Amino acid sequence: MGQRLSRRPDALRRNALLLAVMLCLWLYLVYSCAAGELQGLAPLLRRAPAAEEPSAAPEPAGPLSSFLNGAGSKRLPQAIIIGVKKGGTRALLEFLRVHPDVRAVGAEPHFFDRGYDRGLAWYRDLMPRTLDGQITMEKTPSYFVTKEAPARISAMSKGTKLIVVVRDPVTRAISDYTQTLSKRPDIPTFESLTFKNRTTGLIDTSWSAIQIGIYAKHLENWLLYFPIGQILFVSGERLITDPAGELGRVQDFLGLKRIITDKHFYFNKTKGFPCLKKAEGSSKPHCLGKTKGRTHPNIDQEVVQRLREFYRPFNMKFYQMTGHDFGWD
Ligand SMILES: Nc1ncnc2c1ncn2[C@@H]1O[C@H](COP(=O)(O)OS(=O)(=O)O)[C@@H](OP(=O)(O)O)[C@H]1O
Repeated sequence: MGQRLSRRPDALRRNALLLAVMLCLWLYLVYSCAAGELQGLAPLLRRAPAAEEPSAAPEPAGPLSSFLNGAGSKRLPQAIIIGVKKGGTRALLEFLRVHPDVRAVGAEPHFFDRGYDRGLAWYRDLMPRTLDGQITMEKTPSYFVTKEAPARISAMSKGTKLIVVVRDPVTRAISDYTQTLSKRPDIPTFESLTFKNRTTGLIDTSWSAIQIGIYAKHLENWLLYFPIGQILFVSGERLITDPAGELGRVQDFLGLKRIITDKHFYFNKTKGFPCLKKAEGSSKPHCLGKTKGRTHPNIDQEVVQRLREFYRPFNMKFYQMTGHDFGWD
């Protein structure tokens, strides 16, 4: 009896030790996973793919994901997709997020245009946590045409890498108009908004749908603060016809291993666009939503022609500045 009693503390101690070892092992597993060492568990760390027009609120994460995402730290973005509106910026960001070394905010932060007064700490807090070696990114297409944006981004970091997805300015203008029309069906026709005076053929350059497409003019503003080599121009057209090719250029520019390749895409005939075979953090195919790849209204071909003439000299200047012919004519 006395012997049994004296053995009990030993058993207790052994059990406690066993429990401690198991706890340590569990913590080690969690840490290894967070550090990206256990590739198979890595998807648990990642958030669900962003909704196609995400709200400004951070995306919800499961309890395990939230816990694991506690690893790493929030950093200001090292690379930003600054434009252009309706260029294909959402497609580019969604494709890039497949890369294990890219972490991006799903929503458009609009910090350097509308939210600058909130300060850099607010902006940093919007960012996802990243581990060493991962790149933090965001996309806000309106930055490209915001006068103050280049100086503000340069003040954050002169080394920020900038990406601009550009698209034929005429198609871009029609896409922009189609978006507005979907929200306000009673707006005037594209044709009437295009001209200041239809008889003289004078284009209304104060209409934002037209203004945004004068890429050369906006680019001049960026070149006051950033060397051209720090800006990558992605072709919105090629992003549709050869997404892997454009993603290859982007990965090189960001100094990333070329992980996103042809294998990641398939062409969805119903959607009429390339889609991901597996979205980030999921094993399911993923196409962008209904607001990406809308059917455009038919526009009077004479007006389209007039717009082509209008944009031609600006396009030529843009090709010269970027050293790249985008073939829009
Ligand atoms: N893979 C894929 N799937 C769907 N859509 C694609 C894709 N790649 C590029 N695009 C083109 O992206 C256009 C929308 O551009 P943005 O995402 O930059 O628009 S926005 O500024 O964020 O509103 C959108 O314009 P519209 O066709 O006018 O809707 C598409 O043409």
